[in-house]
Amino acid sequence: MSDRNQTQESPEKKAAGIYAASLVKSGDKVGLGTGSTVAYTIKELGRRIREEKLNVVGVVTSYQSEAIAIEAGVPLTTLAQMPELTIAIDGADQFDKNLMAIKGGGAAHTREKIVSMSAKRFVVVSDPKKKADVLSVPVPVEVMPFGKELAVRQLKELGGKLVLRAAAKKDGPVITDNGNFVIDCDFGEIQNPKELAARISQIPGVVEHGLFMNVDEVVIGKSDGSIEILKK
Ligand SMILES: O=C[C@H](O)[C@H](O)[C@H](O)COP(=O)(O)O
Repeated sequence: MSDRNQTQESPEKKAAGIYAASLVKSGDKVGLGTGSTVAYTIKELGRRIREEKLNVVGVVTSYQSEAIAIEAGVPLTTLAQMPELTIAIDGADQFDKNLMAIKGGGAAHTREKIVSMSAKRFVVVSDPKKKADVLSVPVPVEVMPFGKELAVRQLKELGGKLVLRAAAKKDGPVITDNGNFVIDCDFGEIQNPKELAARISQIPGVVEHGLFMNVDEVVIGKSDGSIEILKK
């Protein structure tokens, strides 16, 4: 799971994030993910817009990425105006060799899934620690408050150990950018992520889960500034 309180620079995340910005071409409509890794991408896009006159528009996935994009000078649009994106770039909390990923450590996975699935190409940016043989970090599930009790019961029936995500500087639960709760569901080692994803999606009141099956490539940054690319 990513360290959300990380304030230090990460050379691995920086290498991945900056490389991913080089995949963007003039004219692209770019999905901008959320988190500390893609923050490097957004800032680098801002630099390219200023210095290279790159002509792009972004669609953000959270208030956080909106603020970073505005600060960086990346022009923004919406899916209502640009429903089909050229590329989406985002971080992840864990991924495996089949490029299945778990996202939502920042509670942004619902918008991230909508934006990434609106893009022709979905690139994940990561540090090496997030690669796993088998997915095993808790799966974030965004749930409508009205449906929490039923969702808890049914997620437990699927074998999850559940924690209602608590807010850091507010009493009570995290409230997502969409006004919902997040339940972190620990299923241990997930042998069949596709089946689990389908079963979670059937629960009434579940808005979206953090299992992603649409990653096209993962850019892994290394501490020496180099990168490795995994593709499907
Ligand atoms: O909800 C948040 C996202 O899915 C992030 O992309 C993910 O948690 C990775 O974040 P970071 O790049 O900060 O490790």
